[in-house]
Amino acid sequence: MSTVPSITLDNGVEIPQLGLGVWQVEDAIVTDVVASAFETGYRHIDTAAIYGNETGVGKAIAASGLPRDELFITTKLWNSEQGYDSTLKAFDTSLEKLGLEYVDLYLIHWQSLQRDLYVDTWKAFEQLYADKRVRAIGVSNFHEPALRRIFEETTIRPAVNQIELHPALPQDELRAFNAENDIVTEAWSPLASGELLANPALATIGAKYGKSAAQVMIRWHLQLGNVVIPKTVTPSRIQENFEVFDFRLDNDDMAAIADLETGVRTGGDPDVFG
Ligand SMILES: NC(=O)C1=CN([C@@H]2O[C@H](COP(=O)(O)OP(=O)(O)OC[C@H]3O[C@@H](n4cnc5c(N)ncnc54)[C@H](OP(=O)(O)O)[C@@H]3O)[C@@H](O)[C@H]2O)C=CC1
Ligand SMILES: O=C1CO[C@H](CO)[C@@H](O)[C@@H]1O
Repeated sequence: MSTVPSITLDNGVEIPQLGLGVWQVEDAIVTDVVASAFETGYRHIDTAAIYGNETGVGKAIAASGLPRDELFITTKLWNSEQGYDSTLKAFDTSLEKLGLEYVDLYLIHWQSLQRDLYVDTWKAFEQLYADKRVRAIGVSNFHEPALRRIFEETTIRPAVNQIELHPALPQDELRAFNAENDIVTEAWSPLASGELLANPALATIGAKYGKSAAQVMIRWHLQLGNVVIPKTVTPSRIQENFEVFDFRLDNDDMAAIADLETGVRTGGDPDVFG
């Protein structure tokens, strides 16, 4: 079984660089999917309150028998719950559904500019961190101006910014800004939600190593230093997406993948959505 490398967050907490995303995995089946991932060797699961499957994820954790400190569990605060008090309440609900005493990473799901509550929300995150109910706090779908406001008006900097990122949307500028500020970049929809799986350039690169387009994309993320959380409900793909530690893309491969940039998003634009 491969050992997944980890990245050290700015507070010293280690995050496994590869995890399983569980958006659009129904609560009724997520328990089996997460169990299959644990069996394969995954220890990092990315869920969110809005995914409606924290209960099922919690069941898989409880049934796994794995030591809690070997797992890395992320969940996220949904937009409608932003604000200081509602954040603390929503966190309690997530923790109860997951059946956990703490989560490893709690994220503000979207900057939600229209609500303009993210600074108050972040202060509640700081409280949860001080109370040791989360090992690390971060954001998702935040652009530079909102990050700068957090830096200026609060005490703790986000450890992670989880953003849409894949070969069509490599996010070079935001990745660089994150890195300059010791924020780890986590890639959501790392396979472009499935849209790049039939890309011929990725297939050609994969053929050199006996790997699939999905494996090439996951490897690209790992080599860029992203945390990557591909989603699949299919056991053979759970395994396939884990077999990415026995090859290395060369500079020509990385350049060919850089050519796939189109700037097209599969999800919402953080400056508009949320
Ligand atoms: N913070 C945020 O706002 C967001 C966070 N996310 C997070 O990112 C995770 C991943 O993003 P997501 O949008 O789900 O999409 P991904 O980019 O991970 O792609 C998932 C799709 O690719 C398919 N797939 C996965 N592996 C393979 C493979 N080896 N071969 C062929 N097909 C494959 C899956 O099919 P199948 O399942 O049928 O096997 C599914 O259709 C989410 O689950 C969630 O945790 C996602 C969106 C927004
Ligand atoms: O993580 C995500 C997937 O689900 C949500 C919608 O239901 C998205 O908004 C979000 O970005």
